[in-house]
Amino acid sequence: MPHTDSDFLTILHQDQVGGLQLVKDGKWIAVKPNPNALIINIGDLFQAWSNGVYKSVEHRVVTNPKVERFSTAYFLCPSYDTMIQSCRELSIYKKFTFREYRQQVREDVQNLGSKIGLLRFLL
Ligand SMILES: O=C(O)CCC(=O)C(=O)O
Ligand SMILES: [Fe+2]
Repeated sequence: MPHTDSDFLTILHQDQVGGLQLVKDGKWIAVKPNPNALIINIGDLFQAWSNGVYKSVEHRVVTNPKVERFSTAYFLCPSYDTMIQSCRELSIYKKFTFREYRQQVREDVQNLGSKIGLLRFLL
C-alpha cells in the first residue's frame, strides 16, 4: 500500500532481498538493498516542520511471495501533545499536535479507506 509515514523520521534496516520502492519524479523506483546501510525516510511531521521544503517520501513495499524479507523500522515520533509548527512566518500548514494528526489520519483511513495526510492541514 503506497503511503507516507506519519512520523518525523523513519530509520530502516533491510536485508539483501529488497522490495522497498519510492516515488521519484512521478515514477516508482526500487531502493537498492544494502544490509550495511540504513535508509532514512523523512516523515510527514518533518515536511510540516520544514514548511514543505523537505518532502515526506511516498513509498511502498513490493514483496515476492517466494522470498522472505526482513526489514526493521524505527519510527521517530514526538510526544502526542507536541505542537507541530513551521519556523517560517508564512506557514503553508495550520499548526497541529501530533495527537490531532494521528487522529485525523486514523479517521480518514476508517471513513475513506485511505490517508489524506498533510493536505488536510494546508492553510
Ligand atoms: O518494510 C519496509 O521496508 C518499509 C515498511 C514501511 O514503509 C512502514 O512500515 O511504514
Ligand atoms: Fe512507511
